[in-house]
Amino acid sequence: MPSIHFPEFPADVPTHPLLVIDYPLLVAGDQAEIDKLWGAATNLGFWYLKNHGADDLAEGMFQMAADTMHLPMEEKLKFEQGDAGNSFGYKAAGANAVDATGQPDTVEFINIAKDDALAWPKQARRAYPSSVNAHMVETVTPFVKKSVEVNDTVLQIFNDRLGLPPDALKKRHSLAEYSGSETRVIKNPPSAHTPTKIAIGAHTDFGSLSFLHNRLGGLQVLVPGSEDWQYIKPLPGHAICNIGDALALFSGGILRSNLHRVVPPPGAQAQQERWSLVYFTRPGNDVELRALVEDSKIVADAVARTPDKNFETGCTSFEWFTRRIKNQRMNNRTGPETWMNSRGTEHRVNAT
Ligand SMILES: O=C(O)CCC(=O)C(=O)O
Ligand SMILES: [Fe+2]
Repeated sequence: MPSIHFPEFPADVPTHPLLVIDYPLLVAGDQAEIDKLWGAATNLGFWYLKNHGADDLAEGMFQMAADTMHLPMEEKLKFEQGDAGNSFGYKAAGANAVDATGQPDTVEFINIAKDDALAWPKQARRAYPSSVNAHMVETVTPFVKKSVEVNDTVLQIFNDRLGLPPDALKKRHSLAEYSGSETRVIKNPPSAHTPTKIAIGAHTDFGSLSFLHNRLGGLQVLVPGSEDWQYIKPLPGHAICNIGDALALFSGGILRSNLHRVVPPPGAQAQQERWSLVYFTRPGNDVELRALVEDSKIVADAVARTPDKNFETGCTSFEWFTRRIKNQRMNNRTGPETWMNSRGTEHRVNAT
């Protein structure tokens, strides 16, 4: 079970500050809070979210994941995500590369499709370990529903600020359409003796919005204009939210999908297991990933201002997502080109 009391994030380790957004103020349509969110979303693409109401469900998710990770490896591997680019299920430590040289990752995680959480007790996409099923009604499905509510609130705000027709983003994230949306709990083993090992390599998130809950440090961002990775400090009761590739593409680059990675937690925190929880909102499988230039003058102008950038991917959300996952897998690796094929909207050649 993840421990409740952790060593403090060390005071002498530099961190990158994020704006703090108050969720109930967003729900109430508070203009100053919406402006603050817009600033965060268009600059770094990361912000803290407080008073979101998901903390108790997040604790339940960590318990579900602890039960899952305690299962014998043989049992967990029955639910492995496989090498075809499918994300749902279990991923063992070392199954993904963290850089172009093919160093393996150190995290194991369990991914549960929103389609399965919402269809339960029917199976939509795949089967899960008994430990997931046992927590579905009390925890997993309510956590997914709560996360959908939070992320849909933010999506609607972006929709309006981008000058899109009222349902433009909503219809691209329909709950009724199968998608790559999923919840993930990640476990990284204590890393005091492996301080240089990267847990999750540099990446942008694949989808639209990520709603992240972590307790220990380790998450780092590559701030635009800087060459140094900087820690984001976890704050109790605050989720960390960020934008993924799909929103960066839909918005013609106005919304930022920023590079981030996970390294061993700093200081005494490195002696602990690191657990983190995410809900990823991703567009429906058949949604085309491209700038919504016909729907919004604001987006069309943004695309016109950045002719060097390509916002026409020529692929669907499903294809984008499958390519990125498949090419991270060590089993699919032929060389550095496999890593390059796993990259998203923002890629810096030397970023590892
Ligand atoms: O564990 C974290 O803090 C971040 C995880 C993450 O970036 C991801 O799973 O995409
Ligand atoms: Fe991420």
